[in-house]
Amino acid sequence: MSTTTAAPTATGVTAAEKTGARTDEAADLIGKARERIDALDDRIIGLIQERMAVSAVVQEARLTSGGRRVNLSREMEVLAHYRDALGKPGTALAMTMLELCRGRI
Ligand SMILES: C=C(O[C@@H]1C=C(C(=O)O)C=C[C@H]1O)C(=O)O
Repeated sequence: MSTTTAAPTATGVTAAEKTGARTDEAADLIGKARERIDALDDRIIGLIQERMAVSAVVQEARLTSGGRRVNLSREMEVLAHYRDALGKPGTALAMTMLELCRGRI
């Protein structure tokens, strides 16, 4: 196991400080994995924005037809879908996503 060199990066921060790792190997692995995480987060944010746009189309159509913005029975299905896939935290995630898509109720 090698230890990290203390040489700061271009930003003046050492790899150990940036990643919390104690070896160069671990700092390198963490740096690469974080790049993948950042790319995944960009995709997830893009998908959420796409979902918000599709949800807005549904809500507008329902409002224009004389209905209400919110449909609670459908929201229960969405919540159950996330809970089944991700467990209890999935429900909280879905509730946040529904708030993003239709605002607070
Ligand atoms: C998009 C709809 O409208 C609203 C938004 C929902 C959503 O973003 O998933 C779900 C139910 C409704 O409160 C829908 O009814 O499908």
